[in-house]
Amino acid sequence: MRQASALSSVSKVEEEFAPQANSSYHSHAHVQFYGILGGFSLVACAFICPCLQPKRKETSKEFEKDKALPSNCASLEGSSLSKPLPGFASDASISVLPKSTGCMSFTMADIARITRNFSASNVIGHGGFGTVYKGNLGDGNLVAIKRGKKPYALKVLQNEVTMLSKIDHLNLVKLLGYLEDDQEHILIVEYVSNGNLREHLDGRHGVTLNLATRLDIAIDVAHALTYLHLYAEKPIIHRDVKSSNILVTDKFRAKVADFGVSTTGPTEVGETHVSTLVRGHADYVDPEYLQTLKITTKSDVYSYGVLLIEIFSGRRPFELKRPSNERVTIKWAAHKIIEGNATEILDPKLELTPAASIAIGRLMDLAVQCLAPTRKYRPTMQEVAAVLWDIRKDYGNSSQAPTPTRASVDLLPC
Ligand SMILES: Nc1ncnc2c1ncn2[C@@H]1O[C@H](COP(=O)(O)OP(=O)(O)OP(=O)(O)O)[C@@H](O)[C@H]1O
Repeated sequence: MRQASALSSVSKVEEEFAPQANSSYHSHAHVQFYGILGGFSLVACAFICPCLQPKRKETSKEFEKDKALPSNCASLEGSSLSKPLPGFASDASISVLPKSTGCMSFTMADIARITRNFSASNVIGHGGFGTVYKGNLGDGNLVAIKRGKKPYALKVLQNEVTMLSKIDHLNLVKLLGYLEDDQEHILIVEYVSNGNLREHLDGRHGVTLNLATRLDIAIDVAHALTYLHLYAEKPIIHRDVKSSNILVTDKFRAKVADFGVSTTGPTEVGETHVSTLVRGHADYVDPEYLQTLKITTKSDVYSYGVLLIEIFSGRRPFELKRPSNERVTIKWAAHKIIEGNATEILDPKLELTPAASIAIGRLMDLAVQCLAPTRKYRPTMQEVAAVLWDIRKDYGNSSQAPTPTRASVDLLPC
């Protein structure tokens, strides 16, 4: 029963995304499923380097007014703001960050003060770039300070500055400033107050995200990526879409962060960006990129497919402690869909109501499309967002999904 639904929805999605190809969808759908399994083997074997709308449409929920600083703000004393960034490839070059009114100016002494001398109690996270601190400007405004490790940090900082300075979207973390000299590589970005998505899926903030909220978050991320792919000055490929890079606001909406490995590039095969180093997280990486070292915006779509399954199953893309046939979450989910048991993918923390059952079937069909091993069969992020809106609308109309209330603002111990 569920299989029929999953497959027929796959067909519907295919018709929407590729109107010419419809008659052979059954075999095509299976090719896609098996492709996911095959594609994953490639991912698993590969060596991985560690590492919208034009404007957001009105949504049913209002975004919070974060205690954020003015946007597009970037000016730091002692930095090379007005000079071209050193060591930059021409396709990623900018010479000056936008000069907008209300820009903040910081010195290293300011940064030390607002982070209480990089105090351990101000640490909010660690990543490939370095350590992230909460900074209190003293007037009630908070910022996130990303202090880079050397020597990796310089290139990442320059890339993140270049990318973030080009963009302005509600669902993307804003750059407020940076500092780069011989000693320090520091980014000052909008502070997003409610942890990252992975922490929420793990229940580390004391609340379970309900299905409606997960849908809203999925839509926010789809809008952010659509904006990057279609509406930024030049198409931007994020290249590191993963749950720890999705930050959650107090109103449980999402902002995509971390542009350290992003690149400007083409949207479609035929005008691809060639990268000699594989970037991004192994669990989310596009198998076609691994094979060809060429990326397009469809590489983000693949990562988004992995993320979609993660959001609604609650499982990490790879879970070592599971039985061997369940360790690779997209593979486990693909089997469930083929067997007609897509509803079993739903996070057990969520109630399987009739509305949830329909929604999860449609969501998994969409994920399968995003995970097509061949790029041309993947939808664009704009198409993904449109399908998600439909699912959200139908689910919203048929359920009385409560909004999560935060039991605690502090992280529970891991
Ligand atoms: N602007 C921000 N506001 C609030 N918290 C943030 C912000 N940026 C990052 N964090 C927190 O710090 C953590 C580390 O962030 P960072 O971007 O350095 O690394 P990452 O994305 O987790 O890993 P990697 O850099 O290896 O991809 C994030 O997962 C998040 O919890």
